[in-house]
This record gives sequence, C-alpha cells and structure tokens, in this order.
Amino acid sequence: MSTLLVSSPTAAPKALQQPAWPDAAVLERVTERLGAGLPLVLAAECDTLRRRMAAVARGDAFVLQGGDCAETFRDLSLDTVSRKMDTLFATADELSEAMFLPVVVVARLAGQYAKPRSQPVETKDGVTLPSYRGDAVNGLEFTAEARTPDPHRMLQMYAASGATLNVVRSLLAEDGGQAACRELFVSHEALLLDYERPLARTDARTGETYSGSGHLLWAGERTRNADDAHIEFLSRISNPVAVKVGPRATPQELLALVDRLDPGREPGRLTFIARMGADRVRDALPDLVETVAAAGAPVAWVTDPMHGNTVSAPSGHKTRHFDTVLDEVTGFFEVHRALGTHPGGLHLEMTGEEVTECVGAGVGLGDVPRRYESACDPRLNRSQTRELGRLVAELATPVGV
Ligand SMILES: O=C[C@H](O)[C@H](O)COP(=O)(O)O
Ligand SMILES: C=C(OP(=O)(O)O)C(=O)O
Ligand SMILES: [Mn+2]
Repeated sequence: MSTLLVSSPTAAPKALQQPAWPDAAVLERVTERLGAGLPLVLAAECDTLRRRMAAVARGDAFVLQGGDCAETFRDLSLDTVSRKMDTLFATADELSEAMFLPVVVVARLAGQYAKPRSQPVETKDGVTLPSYRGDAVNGLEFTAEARTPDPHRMLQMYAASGATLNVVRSLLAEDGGQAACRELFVSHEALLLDYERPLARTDARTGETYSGSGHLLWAGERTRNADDAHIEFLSRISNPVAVKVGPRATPQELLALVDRLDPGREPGRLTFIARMGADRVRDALPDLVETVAAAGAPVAWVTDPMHGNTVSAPSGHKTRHFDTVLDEVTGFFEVHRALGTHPGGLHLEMTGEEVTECVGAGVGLGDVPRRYESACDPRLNRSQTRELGRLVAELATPVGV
C-alpha cells in the first residue's frame, strides 16, 4: 500500500485558476451538451496553421496575433469583428512589406472569454465578491448575482464563438471574391478546462485528438507549470500550441515544457510568447532563447509587449504606455538579432475601435476614462495598433534595404 498519494501517477494534475462552480449537477449537464456539440474549427485547419507556424519557427514567416484581452457578449457585433479583422490585416500587410516575409494572422477571437486573475476576490466599499473571470464564467457587474459563476455561460461562449466564426468566414469569403484570398486563424487562452475538455475531439482522418474550440490555444503565465492540468491538456491535443513566458521563467522550466509539449521537436507545434516587461526583456530573454536553441527545440518566439507593462492610471484604470510597449518590442528584436535567432511575431491586446485604454500615440493620461471599454486589460486602439505596426515595420526592415 502506498502512502505517497501526492506523487501517485494517477493523481489528477493541479488545475489553477478554475471557477468555483456552485452546482456540480448543472456543470455536468453543460459539459455533456458541449461534448455533444459540433466542433467550431476543423482539425485540417489546425494542421494548416501548424504548417504556417512551422515557417515562423524556421524564420521564413512572421505571426501577428491580436485581439481583446477579454471578449464580451455585450461588445460582440458585426462591426467590432470586422474592424478588428481590418486592423489586423492592414497591420499585417505593412509588416509583410517591410520584412519581405509572409505574415500569418491569428486573432484572439471566437473563444477569448475566460480570464486568470491575480486575486480570487474583489472588494469595493467594504463588499467582497468573486473576481470577474471572463464572460464564460461570471458577469462584470459588481453584484453577488452577476459575480456568481454560472456554467450556462459556457454554452453562451460556445454559441458566441460559433457565431463569430460564421461572420469571420463570411467576411473572408466576401473579401476573397474581390481581392487576394485572406487567411485568418483564431486563438485563445485554454484556461477553462470545463469548456476545453468536452470540445476536444478525435479526428477521424488520423485518430489524433484536436481541440475543436480554436486553431491555436495557449497556456497563460499563471498556468504554465509543466506538471499541471493546463499543460497536460495541451499535450493531448495536436493543434499548434503556445505558452506565455514571464520574466521569472527559468531555462529548466522551458526545457520541461518543450519535452512535454513538443517531444517530437516538430517546427510549428510550439510557440513561446515572451511577456517580460520592457525593463526586463533585454536581461531575462537571452538565456531562455539560447537554452531552448541549444537543446535543438524548434520553437517560434513571439513578443507580447502588453502583459509585462501594465500600470495604474490616476483614474485607477489599468493602462499601458505606447512607448513602453514599443520599447519591449525593440528589446525583443535586439535580443534575437544579437543571438542570430528569429524574432517570430507580435502578440497584442488591441481592438479596431478608437478606445482610450492605452496612453500615447494620440491618447493622454487624462483621456483614459473617456472611452475605457475593456472588461479586463487595456487594449491598443485602431490608430495605436497601426502606429505600432508602422514602427515595428521600420524596426524589422532587413539591414541594407
Ligand atoms: O490578461 C489579463 C490580466 O493580465 C489578468 O487577468 C490579471 O489581471 P488582474 O491582475 O487584474 O487580475
Ligand atoms: C492573461 C494574459 O496573459 P498572461 O498569461 O501573459 O498574463 C492574457 O493574455 O490576457
Ligand atoms: Mn490580458
């Protein structure tokens, strides 16, 4: 008889950042319905993205990944989706022209409805309630009713994601009728395991398991432990996957992730999204990139210059400064240039709307409360995204051109 239950190979791995659903029977009915639903994306599309990401990993392409921090049911409309797509495509075109490389466009869209939080509860005027964890879990409004996790919201997320993809596919087909055929893939953080697990399906062509919830899924900085449930879930699907990497990550942790997620060392399977902070990227990133390269792991490296650079505005809103965001991207390019590795992409929290959530490039600190619509982190608006695209294009233009 073993008393070492903690290290038992059958023990369920730890799942961090999961909601405390109040009713197990309701949860079960919802997950059954999700399991019986159609997949939102096809395995063959995920394979196509894996090939595109393989080109990124080899240095033959660049990826632009972007969208809301948290999609919301309230803000979902034909206009918001189409303006987000327009902004991403216009930015991608500019980057592509400057870099002489194809740019793969991967939106944070059609599934970005669950959020990890620093604190499990929020207190206002002496009242403490569960933190908002994304529209897939609870409501943003600060009332006990809204903040109580409700599994039915996962069905709403599934419906909203399916409807979003329907519009995306129609817009692409319409655009393709007049211009060059566009490709757009969708991605989100695979955080909410009660949503992700039922939507993972066996592909009849290959017998492999794929997530049917999005083309590319990533594990966040808070849930990336190689032995925990989120990485275990990603290890079981054949989609291209990514992991966010913050400044406290160690080379050993990244090697463990490579072993777990890309044991076959296949370019296109695994992407690391570095979100170091502008003040850390130049000292924290080189060791990680070098160690991974020395181990022969063909990962793609992408910069997320948003999540390490969040500060408080005088109004109390979370904000980010455009110049700091640009500084982190610049540092990311410097590090890769010095090591002779490929700066493979840019991951942004952005929107096609002219919100005033991030400061700089036309938005003053005092403007922040004027049009702050994000349910979680501050996004670059359309103009700021285009401006950043122009500046990164300059930065990325090959020397001598
Ligand atoms: O992307 C989201 C945020 O960075 C994450 O949810 C943490 O935010 P918080 O510190 O406000 O909880
Ligand atoms: C929570 C997020 O990022 P990270 O895991 O890098 O903090 C996010 O991308 O919204
Ligand atoms: Mn965010």
